[in-house]
Amino acid sequence: MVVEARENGAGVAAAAAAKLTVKRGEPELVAPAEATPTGEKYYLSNLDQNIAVIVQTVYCYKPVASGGDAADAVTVLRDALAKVLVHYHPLAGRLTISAEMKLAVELTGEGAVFVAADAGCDLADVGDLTKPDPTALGQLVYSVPGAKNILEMPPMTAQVTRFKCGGFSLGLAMNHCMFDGLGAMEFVNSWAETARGAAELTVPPFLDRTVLRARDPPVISFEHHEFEEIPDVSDTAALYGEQELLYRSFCFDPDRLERVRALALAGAGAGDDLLGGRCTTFEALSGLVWRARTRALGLAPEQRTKLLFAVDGRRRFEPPLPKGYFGNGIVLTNAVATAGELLSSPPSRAAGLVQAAVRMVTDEYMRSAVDYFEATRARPSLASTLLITTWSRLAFHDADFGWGQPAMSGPVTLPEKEVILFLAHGEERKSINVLLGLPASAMDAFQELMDEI
Ligand SMILES: COc1cc(/C=C/C(=O)SCCNC(=O)CCNC(=O)[C@H](O)C(C)(C)COP(=O)(O)OP(=O)(O)OC[C@H]2O[C@@H](n3cnc4c(N)ncnc43)[C@H](O)[C@@H]2OP(=O)(O)O)ccc1O
Repeated sequence: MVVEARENGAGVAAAAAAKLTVKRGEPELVAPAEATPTGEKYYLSNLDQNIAVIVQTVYCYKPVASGGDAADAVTVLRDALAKVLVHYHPLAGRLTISAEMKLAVELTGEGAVFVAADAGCDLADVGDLTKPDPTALGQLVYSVPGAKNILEMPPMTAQVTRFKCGGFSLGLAMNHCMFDGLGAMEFVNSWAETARGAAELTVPPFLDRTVLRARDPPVISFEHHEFEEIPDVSDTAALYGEQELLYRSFCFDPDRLERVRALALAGAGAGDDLLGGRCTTFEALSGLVWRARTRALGLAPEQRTKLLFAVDGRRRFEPPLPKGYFGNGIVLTNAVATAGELLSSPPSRAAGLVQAAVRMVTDEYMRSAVDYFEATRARPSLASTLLITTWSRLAFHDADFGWGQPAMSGPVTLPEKEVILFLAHGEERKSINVLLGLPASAMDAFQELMDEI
């Protein structure tokens, strides 16, 4: 299946946006239900500093024949939020800059921002959450008006929107510096089980992020190309400037994923492809899309192109991070190749580079990345880069607040034009939806390459 949306509200996106009108009530502050530590600063690690962007997600719940209706959902979710914030109390604080000039949380205890809203349509009119549609879906998430930077935004806002059919949606805007995908999922699922009446959390958060403090003095033992600014010798800036950005989502069902893996393995071992005789779905699919995007954008053979992706470091740290680690336990890893190298070798080369990038992530690599930030305060560069973010194993679909699992859940938008998102899809969530944006002509070329699989 291919779905398409155009920026600036045209096409499918506009159809959904036109139907969806949302009236918000007054935002309120939901503070922790019990006293929590206040008056101090909460330490955020160097892994939290790198990715201080707001991630907006939406979860949609159909009306249920028995049990509470959407009006109850506002009360249930608001009360459960107050209770879960006792455990996750830094989310009730506000971002600030510490004496070491890093992001930290001022433990003010003032609360998360919560808004109840009403939609003038049925949930079915929201459309398809497998593609980003900021115009329509953005109405289901609350952004603080007039906030000029992340210091003026609360770490999280929640909007519960009641639909005419009796269903509701939960829209979240959460700062990535507070948690990564796994941490966010554990928070949402803790909130959901609290709403269902659980007295204790299955996975209580582990709050102390100082376990990821930098070494003194910092030791940089890797090249860390993630920070390298690669010149755009192919002038893709002109292409992006001239053409409309199209978003499409490409579904890979299990059969198609096996074909992608077989392609990656065909010819493996013949040359210097690094692939150790086997590869995972992620490695094969990432290699495929990196190559296809390189070809579709018409990159010059000498253009160096960088692939970045997050690796969950929780079990790779020595010792592993404690269960329930609240903050970012992910590290960006990278592979760099010229367009000519990627396109003139068999697909096994790209998959092999991805595999090598996964294997590079050891305890020493991650400590080196932490120390790199300590020494340089540099942020990863997206110049001439593809950033793959994989949510395919994040169990957001489990978030049951008492109304069953969400009928749909997903991101509101892709954060940057360089980002490709892998999302779980379909029966037993065994398919992967690849979501991306490209200039119109490049998207057509990318589409052709995907049609060949
Ligand atoms: C702030 O509010 C938010 C934030 C967010 C979202 C934020 C983010 O995006 S943070 C980044 C999220 N992504 C990750 O953390 C990536 C996690 N994945 C990894 O780290 C992977 O190891 C990898 C580096 C991507 C590589 O994956 P892969 O090559 O597949 O290797 P393995 O994972 O080792 O798997 C190999 C093999 O094992 C089997 N397997 C492993 N795990 C599972 C599983 N969970 N289920 C089933 N099977 C598994 C499997 O057989 C694999 O082999 P295949 O051949 O089948 O692939 C969002 C929302 C907010 O509000």
